[in-house]
Amino acid sequence: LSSWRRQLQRAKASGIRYYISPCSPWWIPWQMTQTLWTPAIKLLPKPLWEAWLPPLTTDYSWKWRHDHFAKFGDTFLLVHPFGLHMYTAEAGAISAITTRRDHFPKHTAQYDILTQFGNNVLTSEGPLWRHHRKVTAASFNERNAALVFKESIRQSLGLIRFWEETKGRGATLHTAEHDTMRLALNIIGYVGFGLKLPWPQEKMPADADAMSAKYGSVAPPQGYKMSFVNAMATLLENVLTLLLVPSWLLWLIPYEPTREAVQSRHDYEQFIDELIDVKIREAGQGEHTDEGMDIMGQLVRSSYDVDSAGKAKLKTDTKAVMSRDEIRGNAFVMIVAGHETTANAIHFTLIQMASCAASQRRLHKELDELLGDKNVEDLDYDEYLNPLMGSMVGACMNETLRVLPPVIEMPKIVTPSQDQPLVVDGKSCAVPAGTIITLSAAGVHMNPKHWPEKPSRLRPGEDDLLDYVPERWFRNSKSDEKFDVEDEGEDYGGFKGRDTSASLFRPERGAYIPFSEGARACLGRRIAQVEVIAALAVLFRQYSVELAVDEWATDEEVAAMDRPQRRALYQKAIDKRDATIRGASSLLTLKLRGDDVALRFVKRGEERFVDWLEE
Ligand code: HEM
Repeated sequence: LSSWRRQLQRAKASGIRYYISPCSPWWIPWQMTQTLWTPAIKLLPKPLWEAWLPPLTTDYSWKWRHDHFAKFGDTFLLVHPFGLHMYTAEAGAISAITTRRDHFPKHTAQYDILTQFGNNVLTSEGPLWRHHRKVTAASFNERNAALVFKESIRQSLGLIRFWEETKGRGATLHTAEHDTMRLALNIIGYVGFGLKLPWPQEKMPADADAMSAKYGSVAPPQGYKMSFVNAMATLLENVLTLLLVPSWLLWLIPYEPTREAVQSRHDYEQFIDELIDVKIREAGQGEHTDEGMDIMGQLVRSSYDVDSAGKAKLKTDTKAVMSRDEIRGNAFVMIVAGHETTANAIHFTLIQMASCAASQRRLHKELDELLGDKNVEDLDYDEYLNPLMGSMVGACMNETLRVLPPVIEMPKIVTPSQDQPLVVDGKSCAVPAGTIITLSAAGVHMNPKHWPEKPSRLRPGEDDLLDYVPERWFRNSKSDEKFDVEDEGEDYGGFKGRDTSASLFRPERGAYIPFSEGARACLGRRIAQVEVIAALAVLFRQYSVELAVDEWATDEEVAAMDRPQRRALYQKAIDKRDATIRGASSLLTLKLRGDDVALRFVKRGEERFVDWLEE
C-alpha cells in the first residue's frame, strides 16, 4: 500500500492525468488470468473500472483504437503498486518521445524473446543498438530499394501466375493471407540473403547457381527434412511457441504440427549456418557480384577478412564488425520484422479494397494514366516509384497502414535516472523516471484532433476515421509544418524522407506512426513501401479484387440476380469480412484470426460487383 501511495504522489506531481489501477498491464499473473476476472469486474459499477480496465486487457490499442483515449484523455498514466505506465495517442507527445531517444529509450524487455538467435538491431538499446544500427543500415539504401522494387514486381507476377495455374482464372481464393505471406517471404529471401526464390509451380532456371537451386528447391535438400522456404514459413508461423517453450519439451508432445515446428527451427538454424559459410566463402573468393540486396552477405563482408583458402578472421581494422551470433540474430529479426508486417499490409489492402468499388475504379484509372502501355516488368524505380507513391496506389497503402497498422503500439521507457519534461495536451508536465510508455499507433491514427474527418458513409452520425477511405489522402493537410524531416543530429542510417508522399495529405508529426518515428523508426520502411507499392501496382494493373460470395449464392444464381439483389448479397460478404477484421489481434503483429477472407481476383472487365457498386 505504501508503494502505491508513493506512486500516486509521483503521478500527482507529474501534472499528467492519472487513474489508479490494481496492477500493471504487464504483470504476468494478470495477463494469464484476465479473461477470468474481467467479466466479474464488469459487474461492478462502471465508474469503478472503466478508466483502468480497458488498458489492462489484451489488444487494448487495437480493440479500443481512439475510443478510450477520447473519454479519458489522449495521454494518461496508470498508477499501480509497482510503478507507472503512460499511454498516449497524442501526436505532439509521440513526436517528442520518439525524437528524444536518449530520454525515452525503447523498452527492450518487451522484445527479449527475439534475442534467442543472437543480439540484433531490433531488440537492443544504448551503444549496442547504435553499433547494430550502423552496421545493418548500410544495406538500406536507394540502390538496394531499386533492386527490391524489381524483385517485388517479379515475385508479384509469380503470385498471379501461381493463382492462375494452380487455382484457375477468377477462382475463389481461401488462401490470400497465406499466399501474400509467401510473397513477402520470397522477397525477404532476396532482401536478407540475396536469394531468388521461385513459386512452387515455377521451375528453377537451368542456369540457376547451386545456392539458388538448393535454397529455392521445393523439395528438402539432402541433410534436411524441410525446404528452406518451408522451414522459414513454419518457423514464423510458430515463432512464439518456439521461442517461449524449450525444444526438448516440444519434442515430447506427440502432435505432428508441434514436431514440424521444432523441425523447422532445427532446419532453419542449419540453413542459416550454412548460408553464413557460403557468404564467407564467397567473400574469400571475391565472388560477390553486387547484383542484389543481401543483408547477410553485407554483414559478413564488413565483419570478416577471408583469405583465398576460405579461412575467415574477424576484422580488427574497423568498427563495423559483427560476430557470427550477431549476424544470425540480425538475419532472424530482419525476417521477423520484415515478413508478416509487409504481408499484412498487402493482404489488408486487398481485403479492404474489395469493398471500396469506387476507390478501386479510381485506382485502375490512375494506374492506366501513370503507366500508359508500359509493361509492369519494365517499370523503372527512379521514374515510377515516387509517382506511384503520390497516386491512389500510395493512398491505399497509407490508408491500410493507418486503419490496420501491423505494429499497433510501441514500448518506450523514461530513463531511470531522471523525470523527463513533456508537453501533454498543451501543458508542461514531467513524466516520472522509470515510467513505461505505450505509444498507440492504432489510437493516434484515429484521433480527430490530428485527422480531418468527414461524416461516415457507413455509420450514420459518426465521423469516418474508423472507415477505410483512401481518398482521405487527397484532402487538404491540416498542418503547414515543414515537410522535410529535420536533422536529428547523429545519422543512424535508413531512409530519411517522410512516410508519405509530399503530394498527398501530410499528417502532422507523431500522428501517423506505422513505422514509428525518430532514430528508432523502422529500418526497413523504404523497402516495405517499395514492396507494397510494387505488389499493388502489379495486382491492380490488370485485375480487380472482389469478395467471394460462394457461401451464399452460386455463380449461376449471381448471374440471374438484378443489381439490388447483388448489392444485398455483397453486403453479406462485407459484413463477414468486417467481423473478421474486428476479431484481429496482435501477437508480434496485427493478424486476422479465424477463417481467411475469401477473395476473387478477376480480370478487369470481368467484375460482377466492383465495376458498378457505389455508382
Ligand atoms: C509494412 C511493413 C513494416 C512495418 C509496418 C514496420 C513497422 C516497424 C515499426 C513500428 C518498428 C519500430 C518497433 C518499435 O519501436 O518497437 C520497426 C522496426 C524495425 N523494422 Fe520494420 N516494419 C515493416 C517492414 C520492415 C522490413 C521490410 C524490414 C527489413 C527488411 C524491417 C526491419 C525493421 C528493423 C530492423 C527494425 C528495428 C529498427 C531499430 O530499432 O533500429 N521492417 N518496424
